Amino acid sequence: MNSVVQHSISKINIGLAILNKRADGYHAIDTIFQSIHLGDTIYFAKHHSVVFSGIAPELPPYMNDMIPYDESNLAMKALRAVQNYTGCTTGGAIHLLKRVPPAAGLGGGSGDAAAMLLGLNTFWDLRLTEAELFQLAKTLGSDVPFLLKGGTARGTSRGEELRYLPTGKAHWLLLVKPEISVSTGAAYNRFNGISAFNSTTIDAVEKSMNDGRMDEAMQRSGNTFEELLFPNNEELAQCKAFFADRGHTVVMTGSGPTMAVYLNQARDALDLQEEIKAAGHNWLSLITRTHAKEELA
Ligand SMILES: C[C@](O)(CO)[C@H](O)COP(=O)(O)OP(=O)(O)OC[C@H]1O[C@@H](n2ccc(N)nc2=O)[C@H](O)[C@@H]1O
Ligand SMILES: Nc1ncnc2c1ncn2[C@@H]1O[C@H](COP(=O)(O)OP(=O)(O)OP(=O)(O)O)[C@@H](O)[C@H]1O
Repeated sequence: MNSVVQHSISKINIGLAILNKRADGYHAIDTIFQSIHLGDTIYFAKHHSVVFSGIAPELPPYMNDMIPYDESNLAMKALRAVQNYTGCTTGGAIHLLKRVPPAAGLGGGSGDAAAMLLGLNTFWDLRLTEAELFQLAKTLGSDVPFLLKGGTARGTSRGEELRYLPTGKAHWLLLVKPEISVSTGAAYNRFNGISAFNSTTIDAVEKSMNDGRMDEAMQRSGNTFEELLFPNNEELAQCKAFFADRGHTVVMTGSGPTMAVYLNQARDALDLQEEIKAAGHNWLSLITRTHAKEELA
């Protein structure tokens, strides 16, 4: 192919129970993944060697400073994994346009890794099967397998074991990220074996999702990371309460700190953005939508 454009997706977790710490250092979790439209774009163009660059013009400077456009970028790690697996020596000028806030609990870097796998498969005409892509994805991170396809799925083990659920209609969300960035590893390390949430919590979420009631699913959910992070981050609890106090259903996604606020209609987001501004909070907010069944590949 002369050129390829590959869009990535990101996710929210509707409920996340950390169950226990495993012998390999990872944590066994139980979660419901829901993919959302917010995503990055990777551009591939012919070039004699591999060159990689990136840019994030829509993100604030402090977030830009966090994103490396070098070998440590998860997208580049995905490219190296593909080269190792296939032995492919073709080049490419690859450019990553970032829109997903980093270290936000949205699986931004993981989505780029998944998009790199998919994009290279087309660009280099590798003909890797879905199973091969899934295996490669697993080696890159716990969230990467889900972000290959998206939709709605229950994730267990370290999050890579997926049972797909029916995806319903699209729902509008306002994603709100306080200026706190959370390292996933450090957040997991706070777990001391105790949580109010377990697989029964996630069973209830799954039931509501299967009934097509995402609002109810969010209300029934719980996230162990809220228990781990809120006591030391007053602003996080404050951020969640800001929306709950206004009658909105809100959950923290992944290891945080982003809050996903359920909206009955898209224009409610504009009112909320005005209120955030009026209250003097420097929270980044982005309007997005969950994927609907017919929008999935
Ligand atoms: C918080 C979530 O985003 C929820 O979907 C994921 O569990 C995190 O997935 P991820 O960012 O793809 O995580 P990885 O790149 O696999 O691991 C990052 C760090 O989190 C820890 N980690 C991750 C997943 C997991 N189930 N248990 C863990 O303890 C790992 O030890 C590692 O230090
Ligand atoms: N392509 C990438 N995009 C963003 N950050 C990246 C990327 N590659 C590596 N990183 C590094 O990974 C860190 C975590 O960013 P990422 O967006 O993956 O977090 P996250 O959305 O919280 O992930 P998760 O929800 O999977 O835990 C960043 O602070 C950055 O240093």
